[in-house]
Amino acid sequence: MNTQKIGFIGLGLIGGSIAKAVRLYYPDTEIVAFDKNKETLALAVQEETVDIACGSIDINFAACDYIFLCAPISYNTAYLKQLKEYVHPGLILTDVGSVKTSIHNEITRLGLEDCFIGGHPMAGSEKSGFINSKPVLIENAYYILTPSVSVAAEKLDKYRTFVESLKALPITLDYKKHDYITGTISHLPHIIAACLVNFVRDTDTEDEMMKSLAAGGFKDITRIASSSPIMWQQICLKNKENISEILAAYIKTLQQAKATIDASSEQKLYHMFEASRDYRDSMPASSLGPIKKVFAVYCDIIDEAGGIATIATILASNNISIKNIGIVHNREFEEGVLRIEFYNAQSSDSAASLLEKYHYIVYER
Ligand SMILES: NC(=O)c1ccc[n+]([C@@H]2O[C@H](COP(=O)([O-])OP(=O)(O)OC[C@H]3O[C@@H](n4cnc5c(N)ncnc54)[C@H](O)[C@@H]3O)[C@@H](O)[C@H]2O)c1
Ligand SMILES: O=C(O)C(=O)C[C@]1(C(=O)O)C=C[C@@H](O)C=C1
Repeated sequence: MNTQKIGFIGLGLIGGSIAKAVRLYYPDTEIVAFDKNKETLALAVQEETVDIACGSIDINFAACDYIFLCAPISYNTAYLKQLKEYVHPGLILTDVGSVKTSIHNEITRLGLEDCFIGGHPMAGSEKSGFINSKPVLIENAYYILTPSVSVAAEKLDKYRTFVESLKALPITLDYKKHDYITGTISHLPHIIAACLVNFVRDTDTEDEMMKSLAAGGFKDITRIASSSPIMWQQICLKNKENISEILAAYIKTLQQAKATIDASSEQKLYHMFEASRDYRDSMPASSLGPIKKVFAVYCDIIDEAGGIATIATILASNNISIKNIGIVHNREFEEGVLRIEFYNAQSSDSAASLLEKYHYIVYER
């Protein structure tokens, strides 16, 4: 593809990851970026992800092939007016916001439908900022596209092809349907996680035993409670109607669960957990689906200084990138093992063979 120039407004976790993927797959692309954080821009230029760092939305955004709005949702919408003067017939204007109706409404108000295709990579992290961005973040993740009604079919095809070339999986949805679906599978879980963590904080014993003893189950379901407060504040404000309805229906489900427990209804209790297990297990296990597979190996490590560094060096010198590394203790590995997480199955398999070659005991899970 002959992409010449791409603009980014907001260069955090998502903007930074897309910019890095563009740099990886299209090294000659001219990348222009504006972020309110000057240190972010300086780092992005220093790392050669960005060619031109802008102090505002200025003339550097003229003649872009794509402009990606990647700031918190309400800023993306607010910047559209300023961007209008840099719109030209060939431009694909897009965003990465987690809610789509508000930006589509503003696009219609400003008469920008011909160039706007909303975007939303279904990938992310509880960590934010350019510092945590990586080109592989969107790899194998669904990338939802919500085209405006009057956008040309060729533009949508071009954008789909571009998303595919960045190794993500484009899928087209109506923007209202998008907000209803993400309200349930993304926004509701974040609200539940935040409320659950706050509930533990508020009801903990004086000696904070809940905080100390919280184990795998609690940590699995609350990882996302560490996400960016500004991002989630804005999502709740912008998808208010859907979230409110979904929460009301979910509260009913919780009340039913309470009634089943209060009634000591053995059969209903069994069915509740059986049904959830069966449905959860039927969800795609590979990363080609809404739930990303974790690629990890577990390895016995000699209890001596430098043990982890030795393993990290073996992997790095064989070009295997580590996503996460740490000692875990659980019922299966009471003594503790080193858990190493990778970005994909290939790295995980290569690492397992390599470590075995170096006589480490490796467990694949
Ligand atoms: N984090 C996720 O999991 C995730 C996933 C998909 C989509 N999104 C969407 O992506 C967007 C960005 O989220 P993120 O996770 O990258 O957040 P982030 O906090 O990592 O990055 C946001 C960036 O925008 C910059 N910024 C903030 N206000 C600005 C302003 N007024 N003008 C210019 N720059 C500004 C910040 O300095 C930061 O670099 C949001 O709209 C969010 O809904 C997030
Ligand atoms: O993996 C995570 O940490 C995320 O929360 C990612 C996640 C989600 O799945 O809810 C968060 C918000 C987005 O708009 C898209 C993806």
